[in-house]
Amino acid sequence: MSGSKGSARLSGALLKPLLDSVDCVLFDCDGVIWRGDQVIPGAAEVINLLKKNGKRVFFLTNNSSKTRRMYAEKMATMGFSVAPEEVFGTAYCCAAYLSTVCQLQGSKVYLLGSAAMGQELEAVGVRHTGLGPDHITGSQSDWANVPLDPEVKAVVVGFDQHFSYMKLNRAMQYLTQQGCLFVGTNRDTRLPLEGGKIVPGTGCILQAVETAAQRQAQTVGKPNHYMFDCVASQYGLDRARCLMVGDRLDTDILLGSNCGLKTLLTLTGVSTVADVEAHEQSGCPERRKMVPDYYVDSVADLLPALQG
Ligand SMILES: C[C@H](OP(=O)(O)O)C(=O)O
Ligand SMILES: [Mg+2]
Repeated sequence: MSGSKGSARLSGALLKPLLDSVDCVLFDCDGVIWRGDQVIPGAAEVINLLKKNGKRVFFLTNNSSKTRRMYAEKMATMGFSVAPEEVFGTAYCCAAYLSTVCQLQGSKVYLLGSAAMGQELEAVGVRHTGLGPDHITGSQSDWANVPLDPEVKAVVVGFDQHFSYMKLNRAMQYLTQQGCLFVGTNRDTRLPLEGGKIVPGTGCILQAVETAAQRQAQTVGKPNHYMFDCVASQYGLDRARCLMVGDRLDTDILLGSNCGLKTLLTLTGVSTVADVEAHEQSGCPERRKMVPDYYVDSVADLLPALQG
């Protein structure tokens, strides 16, 4: 798999030149530094040593279930201290996008998502409705005539553990309203958990709403460059000296390609070496953008290059 156009498997000392060539490392979370609540062995040591070696470290997760502060608290329990401002999750980035790009400060949105998304929206002055369980009631004609809040200017879709037919229906009814915006956090179809387990990801919920509404959402998460732009604009990063470390080719590695970053795939999450080879041999320019510069079995493979 090596070669000028191919992805190279790196290990041990070979990773040192790569790390020496960057000032900043951007880590994906699910499938790279943890799976669910189980930290990937070596992840905390790698992150602490990178910082000790003067590298800037940020976290870019498509997961919308936690606020920046909640993520910083989770990371502290795993042995690495991170400031909330170093974490860019889609709950925070989606709120930033709605308030600045969509200019919805003071406005209200219909939120299919988590309490964390609600907190990040409130933090930037965007009001919301729809959080929590929403069980079916009435008949089909009642569903088609659900009362809609006239103040709602957008439908926002993230991971919602209370997703239901009634929520799908309400979102659809709002999205048939003239001028109603449609924003999603991310399109990840699977969430990697402990012990190699997986559960349906936000992408499944978003695709259901898009199918019902017959509209495409604007997504904020990776591979959309908006998340990187959030970090770069706040910290003045040189994209040529940034390394994106991720487990998904169609989100993390594609974000890196889209933004001109160096890319490193870890094989502890969703994508596999076979996936890389398929894209590499596809001859399709779009698929080739999902071929990482390098790959390792796990983030722990970076340790020897940092302990020198
Ligand atoms: C899997 C993804 O999280 P990430 O891998 O971007 O941390 C998500 O939660 O949809
Ligand atoms: Mg991931």
